[in-house]
Amino acid sequence: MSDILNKILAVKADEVAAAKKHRDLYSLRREVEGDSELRANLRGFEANLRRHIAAGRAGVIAEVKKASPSKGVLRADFQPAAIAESYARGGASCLSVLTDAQFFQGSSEYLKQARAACELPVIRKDFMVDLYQVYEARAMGADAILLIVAALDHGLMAELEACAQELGMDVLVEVHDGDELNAALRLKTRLLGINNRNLRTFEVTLETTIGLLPNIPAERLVVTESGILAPADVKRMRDADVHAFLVGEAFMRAPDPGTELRRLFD
Ligand SMILES: O=C(O)c1ccccc1NCC(=O)[C@H](O)[C@H](O)COP(=O)(O)O
Repeated sequence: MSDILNKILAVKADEVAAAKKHRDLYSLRREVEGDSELRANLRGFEANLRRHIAAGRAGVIAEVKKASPSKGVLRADFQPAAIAESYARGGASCLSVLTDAQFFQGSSEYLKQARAACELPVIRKDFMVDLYQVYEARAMGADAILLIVAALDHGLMAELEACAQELGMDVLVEVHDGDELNAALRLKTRLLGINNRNLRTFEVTLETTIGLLPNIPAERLVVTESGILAPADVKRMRDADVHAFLVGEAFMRAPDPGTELRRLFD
């Protein structure tokens, strides 16, 4: 798809190859599958989103993101634990933590710190290209992973989904257009992210979500991603029957992210 996505995916392939030299898949897998406490600690990512929505609220996945390729550094004073506490106070349903270092200045340590600071379920936000990263996600405590249709062929995507679900994690599958939507609907997961950001041009338009809605079966839970900046954006989506949101920039630029969450969603 985009240049930036291809660049990111090439780096991911290198990172996974390097990680496997340090520790092989078999050893990582044994640790994850043998750790009964890890499994008992799963927090239910999709369940928490649905619980909030069933109560008439928006389901908000609040992102912990220091920087991005399109916007550069969003938050210079970046303290994942304090941000997570603020999001929990502000009424978030779940957290999304960027673990990619090179393009988003993220880290697996940030995920651990954010998750330890609150009781919210957490998605590992990264670019998954290998089974190894799914086990890594669980080992660092993630309750869910992201699969980007534009980054994966169907066979691999289904394999990563099955692995995540066997480990007890939820899967958010992300699409940008109708073809990707058709591919996503072949998966089992009911969590369907529509990214309003065009990864080729970085242009953001909420029309992307609105335009795909007529083709989505009712049992799928649509999460609108990117470009939610104001209460009017939230209203527009809720009027269109979209009640789950993934928001990063608007919160990361605010002095207190949880207060900004309340301002956008209350
Ligand atoms: O944000 C980017 O620049 C970006 C570039 C390439 C691939 C993915 C990218 N963003 C990931 C996201 O999906 C957003 O972090 C997420 O949807 C939140 O968006 P926003 O509220 O606009 O920060």
